[in-house]
Amino acid sequence: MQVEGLAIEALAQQVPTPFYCYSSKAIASNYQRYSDAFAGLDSLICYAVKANSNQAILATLARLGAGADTVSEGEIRRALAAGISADKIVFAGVGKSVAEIRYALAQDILQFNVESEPELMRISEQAHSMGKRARVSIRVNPDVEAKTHAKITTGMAENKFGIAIDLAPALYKRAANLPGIEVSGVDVHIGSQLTELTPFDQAFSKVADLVTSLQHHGIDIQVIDIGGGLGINYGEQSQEPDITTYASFAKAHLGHLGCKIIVEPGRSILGNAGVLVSRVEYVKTGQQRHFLILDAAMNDLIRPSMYDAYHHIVTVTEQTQKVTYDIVGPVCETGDTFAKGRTIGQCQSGDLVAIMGAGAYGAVMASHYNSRLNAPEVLVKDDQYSIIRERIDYDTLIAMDSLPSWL
Ligand SMILES: Cc1ncc(COP(=O)(O)O)c(C=O)c1O
Ligand SMILES: N[C@@H](CCCC[NH3+])C(=O)O
Repeated sequence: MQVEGLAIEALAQQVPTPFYCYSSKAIASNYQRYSDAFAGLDSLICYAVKANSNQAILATLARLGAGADTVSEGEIRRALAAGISADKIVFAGVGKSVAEIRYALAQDILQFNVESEPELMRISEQAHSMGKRARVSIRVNPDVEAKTHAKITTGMAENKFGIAIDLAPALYKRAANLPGIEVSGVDVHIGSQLTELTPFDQAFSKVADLVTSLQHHGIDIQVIDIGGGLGINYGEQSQEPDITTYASFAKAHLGHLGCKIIVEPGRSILGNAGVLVSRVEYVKTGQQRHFLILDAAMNDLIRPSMYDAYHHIVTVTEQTQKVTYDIVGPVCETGDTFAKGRTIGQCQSGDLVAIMGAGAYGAVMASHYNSRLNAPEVLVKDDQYSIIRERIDYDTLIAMDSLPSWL
């Protein structure tokens, strides 16, 4: 198995497993698919930093021209540090603190995606006190069923995100008269890992109606941020959701409104550009099943434990003999399971496996649970590689804590 010009087997002789490995070429080509699909619209691709916020990844995307969708001061700082200019940074999130708002205002970011009325008031007060005007888009919740996992659905009435689309006109009217506020657009994001495209169609149609009505009432809407959420094929479907169809919905509903379109993809840029490489520690034959016990665990990649997410898992060297295993990690939780009853090539202790589709929401969601060291991250370009995040050592791990004076 190769990542660009490098054999994983050879890489694993240099970098101890488990480690994340990303392909620069795959990231660039996924980004290019967005540029191509949205060509013809005045658009900006603001990569969702939360999917993978490594500086090297952000710098790769910055050089391709990407902006950034952020949800915290930390993400804004990461984006700026990687060379994404403030005028390409949007800031969403339901709990923006005063300090975060002031930081974003001081940097003069492109816009705030506002998620509630109290947040709008807070931004107004802070901007006014700093002698600034905050550009805002209100994130509307269109109440459409995203048909994805309940934990990553964001655009239904019961979800904490955005404000009900029916209440938006009144809030826009209010926003237009607030000090320190410049209404710039409308924002929508209905969820993540959407593999059916009709929910986007429905949401964009509702947003188009809203924008038309706001413009009719004299509110100057210049930007429509359509969020992210396009799903990827983790290996259990026959095909990937079609990005051209997705973009065609945006064009059909929103193209004639004279607005700049912002799109915030995360997973669909990074997801299939990365794998988690792991070594088999033990093959254990239990009473009822065979277990493949890896050196990677839920603390490295939590998606299977958290969402019962499917990730394709393959042996790095092709094996003709197939065996059905429960593929698990060493953490002391039954939920530390990557796959149950999965048939893959026969393995022995020391063999390498690759957990596919791990480039997004992998390393960023990792923890040190069970006092495990982090899986390092490696970026490949052609036949070169670079360790873009090191594995810390045990002394550093322990030194993160400090003792109170009374001990
Ligand atoms: C506001 C916002 N924008 C963009 C994204 C990126 O989503 P995805 O990685 O599914 O493209 C998310 C995550 O769901 C989000 O919350
Ligand atoms: N972390 C989630 C997606 C949440 C997207 C962020 N709004 C995942 O791994 O699929």
